[in-house]
Amino acid sequence: MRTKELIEQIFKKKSFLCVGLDTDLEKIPTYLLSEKDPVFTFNKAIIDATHQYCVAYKPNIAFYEAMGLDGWKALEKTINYLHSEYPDLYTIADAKRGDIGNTSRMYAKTFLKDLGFDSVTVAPYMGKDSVEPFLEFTDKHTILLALTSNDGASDFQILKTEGEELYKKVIKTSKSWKNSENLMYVIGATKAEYLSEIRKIIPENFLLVPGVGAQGGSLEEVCKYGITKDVGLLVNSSRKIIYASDAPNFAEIAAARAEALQQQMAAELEKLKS
Ligand SMILES: O=c1ccn([C@@H]2O[C@H](COP(=O)(O)O)[C@@H](O)[C@H]2O)c(=O)[nH]1
Repeated sequence: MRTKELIEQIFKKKSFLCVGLDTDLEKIPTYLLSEKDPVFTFNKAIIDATHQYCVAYKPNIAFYEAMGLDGWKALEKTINYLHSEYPDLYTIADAKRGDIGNTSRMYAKTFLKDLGFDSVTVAPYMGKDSVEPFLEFTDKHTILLALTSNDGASDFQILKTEGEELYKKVIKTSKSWKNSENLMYVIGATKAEYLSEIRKIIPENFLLVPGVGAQGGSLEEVCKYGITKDVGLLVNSSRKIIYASDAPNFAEIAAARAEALQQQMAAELEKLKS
């Protein structure tokens, strides 16, 4: 899905919520474990219950890889289900890849072509030639880790190099890369105070903002400093939504959590009109 269609979906659904599918066999309702494919069964229930409140889903690939072949099969079934049942929803492979060019080409093929995700998260630290193979998919987005939500972001990302924080250098340099209009950037919700500075450098690119919910980031703060006239935000919440309950009606309770966030987002979108 291209940026224009994503923006249309956001205004149509009055939501810029991304639901994270960090599906963990130790956290899903135990009664599902007797199912043939518990991961897909769980994902399908969450998707069917929450799709009206969100515009995107973000499976975190680590959770699927950790289950071996069964995990990859469940991931493939989940993305195929999204494509067939809900083709208007945007999909993000949260894979955090990036390597020398020929290896990145394989990662890009896996997530953007074979599995057909709309976007993939990429670590920028190996530089231009490690990101270019992803950017060659011009109908997709490459989402660069810029300023992450974790405490360790301060180890490198906000360190000054030549008078400027490293994350800013990453963002500024990436703007010169071919097809950079297809870049989005990960900025943690826990780092909302940096958003006005970031918006000066990238006033238009979409930001993927994780960290609302379980990590304590504030949706209000993110919108205050990061929203643009075209919204420019996909705000992710994973555990707070998908593990809201382990009762048989877990999906319904997850949907209520998603709806509460969507309502807050609708109010933020309303403010854009004034
Ligand atoms: O800076 C980052 C980059 C990625 N993530 C990922 O987003 C979700 C957040 O999950 P919650 O349960 O809502 O905390 C998870 O998949 C992370 O790997 C991030 O949190 N921060």
